[in-house]
Amino acid sequence: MSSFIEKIKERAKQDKKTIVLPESMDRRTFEAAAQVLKEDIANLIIIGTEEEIAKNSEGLDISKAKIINPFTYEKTEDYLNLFVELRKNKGLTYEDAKKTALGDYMYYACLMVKAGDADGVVSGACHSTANTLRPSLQIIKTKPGVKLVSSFFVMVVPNCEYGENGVFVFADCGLEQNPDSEKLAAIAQCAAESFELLVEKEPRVALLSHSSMGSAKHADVDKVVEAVRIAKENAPELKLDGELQLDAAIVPSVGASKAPNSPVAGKANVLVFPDLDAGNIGYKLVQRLAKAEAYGPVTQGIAMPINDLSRGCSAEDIVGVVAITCVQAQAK
Ligand SMILES: CC(C)(COP(=O)(O)OP(=O)(O)OC[C@H]1O[C@@H](n2cnc3c(N)ncnc32)[C@H](O)[C@@H]1OP(=O)(O)O)[C@@H](O)C(=O)NCCC(=O)NCCS
Ligand SMILES: CC(=O)OP(=O)(O)O
Repeated sequence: MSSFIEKIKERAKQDKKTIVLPESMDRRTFEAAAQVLKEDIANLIIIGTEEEIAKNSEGLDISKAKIINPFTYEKTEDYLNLFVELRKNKGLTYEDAKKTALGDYMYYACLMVKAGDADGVVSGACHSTANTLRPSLQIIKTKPGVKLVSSFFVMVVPNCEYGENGVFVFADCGLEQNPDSEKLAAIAQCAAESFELLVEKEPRVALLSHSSMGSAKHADVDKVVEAVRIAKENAPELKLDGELQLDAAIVPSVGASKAPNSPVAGKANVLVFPDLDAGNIGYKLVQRLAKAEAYGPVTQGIAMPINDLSRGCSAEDIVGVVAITCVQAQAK
């Protein structure tokens, strides 16, 4: 376990938050829950029926978790009414709300957070990102002043001198499929804030491309160049630059040769990918080939922390994302 995640766990313990785990159909949820409770990182609510809980938690101590059966819980009616109220402009009926929230615990979990009964949600070990994040986009929405929810991974690369001693934020690797320049600029600014909150160091943001400072010509490059312009205009105080190839962004000698005047080249610790193909493939390459810890997709720009996981995650990854969710909730 890296010192990054140990520090995050310590921060989570200082002001304990309540996190909902809706995936009672997956054994890893309970393995993670037992660990979170043993280490006293967070208060946990697990959503599920008695059968689901019993089947998947056998042999694990989750006695300190609050178990909520949505079919019998006394507040379910309030949550359903809240759902109807929030989505009335979309024509959501009570019957549809009931079917949706009881048929998909992610909706139920988001409603609990929206109602103020929990501080965050972690899910996605056995649900796709689209199905995990759609309920949060519909119910929790963006935080004030932010137009876009996006996502990032905290990557902790072992034996790595690049980034912040091997710690990076990679964005967006989970949500926005083909961001235009304006969205890319927003992702970069949010990623810088996420880095500052979680890593507690100054972010140095590189907007990645297959080109460094004009070395290639293509509309895809132009998109990144324009994103850099917008981000610099919106946040002139940020250390942010591009367009940069990955080696120019993180390797000091290559940065000095390909982008000699850049304040970020060779030193970037926040990597912003031009689209979701690059971001998702990029994080999985680093996770699997460099054996990096990969925590996410963590959301940014959302009003309350509702975070996703890869279906390839381990129970330990879930524990890490729960701790990160607590630290985000402390900052709300
Ligand atoms: C997350 C995702 C499902 C949302 O798109 P969608 O299902 O088509 O959702 P919609 O466009 O119908 O939007 C649903 C709601 O979310 C909102 N929304 C969608 N994307 C948003 C964003 N990035 N930020 C803020 N709100 C957003 C919409 O405005 C809409 O709100 P409304 O229903 O209140 O009007 C989609 O972006 C997606 O599939 N992303 C890729 C996920 C993925 O497969 N990742 C790879 C593995 S990690
Ligand atoms: C983040 C991600 O790629 O999720 P999954 O592996 O579940 O598709």
